[in-house]
Amino acid sequence: MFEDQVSIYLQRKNVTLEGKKILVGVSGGPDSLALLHFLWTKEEEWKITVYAGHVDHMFRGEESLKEAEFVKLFCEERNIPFSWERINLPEFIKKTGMNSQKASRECRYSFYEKVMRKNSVDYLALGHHGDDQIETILMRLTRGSSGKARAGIPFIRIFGTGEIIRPFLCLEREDIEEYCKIHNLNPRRDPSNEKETYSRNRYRKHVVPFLKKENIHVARHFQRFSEELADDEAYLMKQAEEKLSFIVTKKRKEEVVVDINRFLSIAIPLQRRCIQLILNYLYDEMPISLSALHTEQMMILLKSPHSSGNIDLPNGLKVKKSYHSLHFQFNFSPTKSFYYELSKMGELLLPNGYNIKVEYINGDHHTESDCILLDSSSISFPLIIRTRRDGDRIHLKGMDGKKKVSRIFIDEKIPIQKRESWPIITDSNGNILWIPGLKKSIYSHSNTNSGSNLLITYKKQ
Ligand SMILES: Nc1ncnc2c1ncn2[C@@H]1O[C@H](COP(=O)(O)OP(=O)(O)OP(=O)(O)O)[C@@H](O)[C@H]1O
Repeated sequence: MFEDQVSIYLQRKNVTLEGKKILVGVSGGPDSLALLHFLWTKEEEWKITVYAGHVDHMFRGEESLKEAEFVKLFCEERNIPFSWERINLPEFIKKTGMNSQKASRECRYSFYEKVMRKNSVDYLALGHHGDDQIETILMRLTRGSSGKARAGIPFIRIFGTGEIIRPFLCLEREDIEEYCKIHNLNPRRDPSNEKETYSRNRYRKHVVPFLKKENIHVARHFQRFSEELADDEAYLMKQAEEKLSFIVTKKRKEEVVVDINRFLSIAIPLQRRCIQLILNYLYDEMPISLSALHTEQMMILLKSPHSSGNIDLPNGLKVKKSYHSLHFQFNFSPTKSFYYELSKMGELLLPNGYNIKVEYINGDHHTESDCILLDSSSISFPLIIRTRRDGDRIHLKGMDGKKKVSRIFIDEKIPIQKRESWPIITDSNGNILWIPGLKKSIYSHSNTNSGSNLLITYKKQ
């Protein structure tokens, strides 16, 4: 029954796994463990190769390490290639300012991507199921999400060297628990799943059981709703994209201007989506969560009989109405940028509250991420400590050629406000020596140098 349901679901979704390499993201909990076990039992019949990947977020100390060891053993017993990574999540959260859920997700996905690339994996399979779908849709609607976010968890999406699939979306939590029991899987139980401080757990405990009592097919209905909404959304977004060049009169990196009369001449569902497309473009890869409320505010402004008005959006994006135009523009505070010169040893307190200390030392020093060791004889003074500029590039250690600093900020998930005040240290010729806390350049020494070295430290005051 269980097996048939999954096979039929995959067929209906036009996904053929034959001959494919599949990486399963395994937490050690019932859903992903059942998924790993299920796909492993299908290896021969479906001609697939299964890999397992686990991330230890180091959040619950020894407990999380035990989970990793449990998954490792489970894989060893079945000859499933296993990859894992320990990630210092508290450290990552401190650096990015993300909340813990988002941070652990970011870390997991970058790990999956690495493993997929290493093994040329076609599919990343995750253990989300029908109950997760109900919870996600309801949570997002309640929170005021817009666009395709309301369709919940997609069955398939492009990711890494292939695609993410969720073969268990057609199942319910009870089906999976039953499967674990039949196959004696003894999954690990995450105690945080019980905590009512997490909103998902409240939906799981109070809302989903109520809906299931109202209608035993609720999960199937939510899944169908999700798929139909995702299709409608994709179609409307495409239509909106085609209208965009008609309504936008100016489009630059940090500025967009809309012709209001043209905007109002298109269908309302496309108007909303055009606003979304413009915001996506402007916010680019910034970690911003916009709600349907923001779009609604803009719709009101556009339709109002007043010839002017303003809206302030996250990260300093200003929307200004002026007669027949609507201007979207970022308004970064100029006080955030800085420029200092340090001609010799000394200390400097930066506007972001961090302290830069430059000193000479002789011989060894163990370098952490908050300090760098440079060969003082090959550095031209004064050192310059400044905020980023367009076109900044750094020659990273162990890399051919230079990498754009703006790309590093994106890859490291540094929020846009922090990027504006993040220090960059260069020599007097403009060579970037260090992006403190993020990346060291080829000018950095390893720790066993004799002679006169320059040690720069970057620490919170
Ligand atoms: N630490 C982890 N390492 C690797 N993959 C993970 C990890 N945590 C979660 N995943 C993957 O992401 C999916 C969804 O994560 P979520 O935290 O919602 O899990 P869950 O509902 O508790 O499921 P499970 O019963 O598998 O723990 C999991 O089913 C699994 O495929």
